[in-house]
Amino acid sequence: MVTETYPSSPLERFARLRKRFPQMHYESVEFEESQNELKVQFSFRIPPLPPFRTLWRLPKPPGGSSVHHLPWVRNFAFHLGLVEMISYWKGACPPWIHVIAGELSIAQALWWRKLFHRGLSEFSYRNGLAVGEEEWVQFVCEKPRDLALLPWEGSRRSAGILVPVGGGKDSLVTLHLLQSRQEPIYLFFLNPGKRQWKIAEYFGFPKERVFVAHRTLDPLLVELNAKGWLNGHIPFSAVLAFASVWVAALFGLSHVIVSHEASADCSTVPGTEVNHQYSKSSTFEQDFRQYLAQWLSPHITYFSLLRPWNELQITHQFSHLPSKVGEIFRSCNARTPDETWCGQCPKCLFVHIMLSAFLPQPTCRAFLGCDPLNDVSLAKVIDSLTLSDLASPFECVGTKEETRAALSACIHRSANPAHLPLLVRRFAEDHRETLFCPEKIAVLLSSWHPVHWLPKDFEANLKLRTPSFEEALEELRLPLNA
Ligand SMILES: CC(=O)N[C@H]1[C@@H](OP(=O)(O)OP(=O)(O)OC[C@H]2O[C@@H](n3ccc(=O)[nH]c3=O)[C@H](O)[C@@H]2O)O[C@H](CO)[C@@H](O)[C@@H]1O[C@H](C)C(=O)N[C@@H](C)C(=O)N[C@@H](CCC(=O)O)C(=O)O
Ligand SMILES: Nc1ncnc2c1ncn2[C@@H]1O[C@H](COP(=O)(O)OP(=O)(O)OP(=O)(O)O)[C@@H](O)[C@H]1O
Repeated sequence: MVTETYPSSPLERFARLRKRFPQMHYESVEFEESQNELKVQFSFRIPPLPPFRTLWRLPKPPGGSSVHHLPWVRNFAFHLGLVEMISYWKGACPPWIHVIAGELSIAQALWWRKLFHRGLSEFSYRNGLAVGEEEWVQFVCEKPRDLALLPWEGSRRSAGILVPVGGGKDSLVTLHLLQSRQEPIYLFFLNPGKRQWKIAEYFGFPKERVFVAHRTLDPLLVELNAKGWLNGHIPFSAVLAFASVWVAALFGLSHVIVSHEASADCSTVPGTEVNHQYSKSSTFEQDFRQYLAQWLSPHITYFSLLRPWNELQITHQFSHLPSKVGEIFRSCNARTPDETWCGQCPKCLFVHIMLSAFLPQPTCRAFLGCDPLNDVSLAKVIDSLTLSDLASPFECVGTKEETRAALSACIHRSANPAHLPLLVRRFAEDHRETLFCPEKIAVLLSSWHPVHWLPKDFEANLKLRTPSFEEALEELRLPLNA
């Protein structure tokens, strides 16, 4: 076991760990199958340490025959293992990854190198590692393959849609927008909490329409983190992407629809490519769609329904949903008892600001169960959410422009400025010159981001839901009663 101590500087630890552990092996994928569940165990080893083992439990069609021997099922599994490997690789950043459990072509190896590099941009930045993509990691495969297409021969195919739901406002808006579709809709939950089940109940999804996967990380990772291995954020949405397309394939569904907005393209640190939300960006969506079509299945499409919209537009749509929805959603990622909003993190503050553009303060507070906009200890956080020269918080938050637009709307629509929350008043006093006029806010509310992969009929539906400039302006002129 690892008993040595590591230097306190992450850069020195990085150099030491890479030298001591130059290789990582993706060793195996093992299956165990029951009537309605597929258990998959991935083994990764960083010699001379014992292997890391990560376990996934995925649903499969009830009463179906055994699937784990099917080549396309094994291919999806192999790929889920590759994306899972990121969590373990980041601990020591071995410069070589030996892929033994499956085969990769040279083009695939390059694709994975890009994901390991760009997807860990926040990790690199926060640990002070400035390493180019080529130096970052090399994938080595014993038997490189040159297979143009591995056809998916799913047992059956339907026009069904799978929607991954995390429980925040974005996936709720997606579910709402999809309600009028003819195709059957299914939900995908990874390690769900109570709020995800409440969402299923609210939208009337019976258990058979909810596919649940469970993932258990190897506790050795946490042990090594405590001993000084490198740690940081991983591209979590990429893990969800590989898991959800596999579940879609197992159940013969044709679309996986995620809820990533235009704003996810914005870098977290101004002037760099460091992006906390890389795996929610349009770059990743495009790369993943190509990879899916070429190497996993040409029969499944993966796209974000909310890509043409910004955070302000999504929150605007959300604010028109029945208030019951406001009571069940939770965007805060902090671990709290009973899955409440922590009220202390940048995400809580950000969502409070966004809601304040469209809903009165008592409603915002009732939804969140806390009042971050009146918490003076968050004054610096509001600066990082709004001021262009500062880094944004490392969370899924909108752009500085969207946040300032929401604060401006809250101020313009206030019936009594003395009743504005403390941080809004302070912002107005300190940064009045950065506030937006209603016309500028209406431009954001009526905008359409052209880079998206919505099929034509989905695009037409979303366009119908996008307010015109005049409609947006009219709504912004309505005061919000305190
Ligand atoms: C819940 C959460 O936000 N966790 C992030 C947090 O980890 P924490 O130390 O608070 O505890 P655990 O999540 O229990 O993790 C224990 C250790 O295991 C490592 N780990 C965890 C999950 C994983 O997939 N890989 C891992 O290696 C982790 O490093 C811990 O040491 O801080 C971590 C470091 O910054 C984050 O990596 C944890 O984030 C999870 C991966 C996670 O599930 N996060 C999503 C809620 C999330 O961040 N979603 C993004 C979406 C954007 C994206 O795709 O990147 C978001 O909402 O911003
Ligand atoms: N545990 C999970 N299981 C399934 N899908 C998830 C899970 N966590 C996140 N997602 C999906 O990943 C995407 C990003 O999640 P994220 O939490 O950022 O957004 P959200 O929950 O939809 O809204 P918000 O921005 O308010 O948090 C969404 O498509 C979401 O549904």
